[in-house]
Amino acid sequence: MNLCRVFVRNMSQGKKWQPLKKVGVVGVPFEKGQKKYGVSVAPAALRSAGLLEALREIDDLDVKDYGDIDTSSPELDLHVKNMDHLSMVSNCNKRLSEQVTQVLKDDRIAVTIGGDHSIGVGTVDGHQKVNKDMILIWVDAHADINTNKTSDSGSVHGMPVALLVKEFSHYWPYLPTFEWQDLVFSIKSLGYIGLRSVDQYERLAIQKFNVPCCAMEDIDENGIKNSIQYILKTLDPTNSRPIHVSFDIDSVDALEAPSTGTAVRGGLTLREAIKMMEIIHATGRLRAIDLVEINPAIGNENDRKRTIDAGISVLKAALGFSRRGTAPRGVPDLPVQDNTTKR
Ligand SMILES: NC(=[NH2+])NCCC[C@H](N)C(=O)O
Repeated sequence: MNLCRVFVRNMSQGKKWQPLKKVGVVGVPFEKGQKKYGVSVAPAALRSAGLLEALREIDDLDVKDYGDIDTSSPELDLHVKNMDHLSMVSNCNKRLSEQVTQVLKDDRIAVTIGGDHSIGVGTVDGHQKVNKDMILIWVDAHADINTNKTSDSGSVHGMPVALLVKEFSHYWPYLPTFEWQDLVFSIKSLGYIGLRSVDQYERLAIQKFNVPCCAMEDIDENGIKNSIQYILKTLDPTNSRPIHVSFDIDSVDALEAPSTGTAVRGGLTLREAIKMMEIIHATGRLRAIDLVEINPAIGNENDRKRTIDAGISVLKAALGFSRRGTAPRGVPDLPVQDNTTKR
């Protein structure tokens, strides 16, 4: 083979991405972004279900636990109109952003376990400070792009995307305590997977900014592989940008992940979620992943266990676990059993 040609090809492809073999786990026991009790116990529940051990079983993966974020708030709890617990959300996200930045500077993939989805503000802010060119894949039944003027619930877990993107800055009133946030992330770097419960104004926002989006009907139509590849290619045609996945467990069908606060039926199968994560892992560009909205206080013991198992399986797939193990790809030649011979 002409080595020179190989060399030139590699050069022209630019930086060669390899999956990072080191991760840092950050827990965020925070639930003030929504109204139900229980999401804040998810980090403890995931840890006691063996999350860290499960990740450590992945070949060569170096797993460091950075512990939990302090979610307390020094000042009086502020509520801006139709926006609950503003200062608590803000303080928690400020600390989380700093921690995620630190994990990435330690050259580890930031694995954040929530907590409700309002914590996506801190994880993306922290990631963006290190990888300015990151793309964000929001995997969710909901678009979470309401402002306090369009939200029906007043819950901030339905607003993190609108808080993050710079194109929305003038849709917000002054938000006291949020001064720490670097408003630099562009909606042009955002894509959605799994949508099936999108509010009226959210739909308009997605259309106005032409956000690439694979709702459940698109996934039915095209399959999960084509869907995630479409999002990745649209956001980053040259395959050269770091990836942040913000994974809401309610993207998965309520039959497979029932313990969550705003479940919507007709979601991703667990296999689809795992397949999507395997594809993202294979890019070598995953640098941060959030797992949010597991609520162990919802449902019975079986629901709780199933939901936590689903969450752990998704993270494992994103970080390189393969059911294939080291076996060769494809269907192996199984020994043919001879049923005709009498023993
Ligand atoms: N991350 C979530 N579970 N979000 C649910 C949001 C539900 C609804 N769209 C709202 O704004 O209140």
